[in-house]
Amino acid sequence: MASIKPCNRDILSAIQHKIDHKTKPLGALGGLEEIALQVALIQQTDTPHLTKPSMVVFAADHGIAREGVSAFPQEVTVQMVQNFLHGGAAINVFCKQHDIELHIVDAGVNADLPKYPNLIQKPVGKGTASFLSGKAMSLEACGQALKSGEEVTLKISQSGSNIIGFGEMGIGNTSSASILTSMLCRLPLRDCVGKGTGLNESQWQKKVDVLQEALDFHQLSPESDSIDILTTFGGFEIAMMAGAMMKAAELGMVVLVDGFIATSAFLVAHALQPAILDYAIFCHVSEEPGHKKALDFLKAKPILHLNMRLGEGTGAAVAYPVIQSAVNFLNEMASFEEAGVSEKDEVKPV
Ligand SMILES: Cc1cc2ncn([C@H]3O[C@H](COP(=O)(O)O)[C@@H](O)[C@H]3O)c2cc1C
Ligand SMILES: O=C(O)c1cccnc1
Repeated sequence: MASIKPCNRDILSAIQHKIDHKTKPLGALGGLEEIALQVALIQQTDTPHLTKPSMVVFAADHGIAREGVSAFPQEVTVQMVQNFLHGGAAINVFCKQHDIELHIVDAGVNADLPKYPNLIQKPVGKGTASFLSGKAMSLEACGQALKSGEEVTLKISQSGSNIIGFGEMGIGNTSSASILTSMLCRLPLRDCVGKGTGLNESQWQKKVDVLQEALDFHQLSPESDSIDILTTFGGFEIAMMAGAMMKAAELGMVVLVDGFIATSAFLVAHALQPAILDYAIFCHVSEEPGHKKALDFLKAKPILHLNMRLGEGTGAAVAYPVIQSAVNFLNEMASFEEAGVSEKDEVKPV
């Protein structure tokens, strides 16, 4: 498994000095300053650059989808994968807009997909088992998913990308994310269950009941091994995303975390390798109530608050230009010295 080192902070004060001496009042670029500092620390330079931004959407099916926990049937997963491959989904639009290279990974959808140029085929199975009455996947399948995720990231990194976003598609996967969030953040289940693709109140209550039944059946606790929690309640795309995220951090890439489901994969990665936090930028806060709680647990400050609840990596793609702006001001904005004004004499507050 990947081994992630915390970012070396020896150059932190030099980067902070560079940020503080730009031609602006101290701290006036707010969150952009924090992002610039973080990217500079990840790349260990005061002139960071973003190269070949990439997005990986991991898709897989979920046995739990057959228990009435989603507003949509399982078949929508493969239909959306085809939509991604034909360029018609929201994530296609935003990646195209920002020149982000989009890769789709079959992590285990319930169909045989033909070859496509941007389809990476790494299926672990034809969907997980329902975790209502058994584990979602075997330990071997989980290991295979984690390893495949690492391979996907390694290949993308070798193509010259140093910033990578993670998204997903899998009908029923907010159910996995809810339980993972509840367990890994030690929160009551109800607080982590949302309406997913659009359940009404009674359907939401049924989702809570099904997930509680699964929790009661398995009798795991937050102290349980995180791999055990992942194999029991996870999905192939969630496990693969966790492996891919860990590898990205190990390689010193900037990791863009999308919404509720991507964050649940991040929680698994974080439980295994806490230093991954140094490499992660949390791109938005989803409407799913468990997402805000997971971000609070991680003490993460998301960039965007747009009430989105789609997944696919859309929040990460939409946030990308903000990160680019952070890097650009650090590289291109003049300092007081360069602008020929003395900070002390002329631009001090009166
Ligand atoms: C057309 C369509 C496109 C999507 N794109 C992402 N999701 C999102 O919704 C699903 C999770 O919600 P739940 O747990 O309620 O099934 C995931 O596939 C997620 O990526 C979609 C869902 C639908 C229906
Ligand atoms: O935030 C997400 O990732 C999300 C929310 C609802 C449905 N699908 C994904």
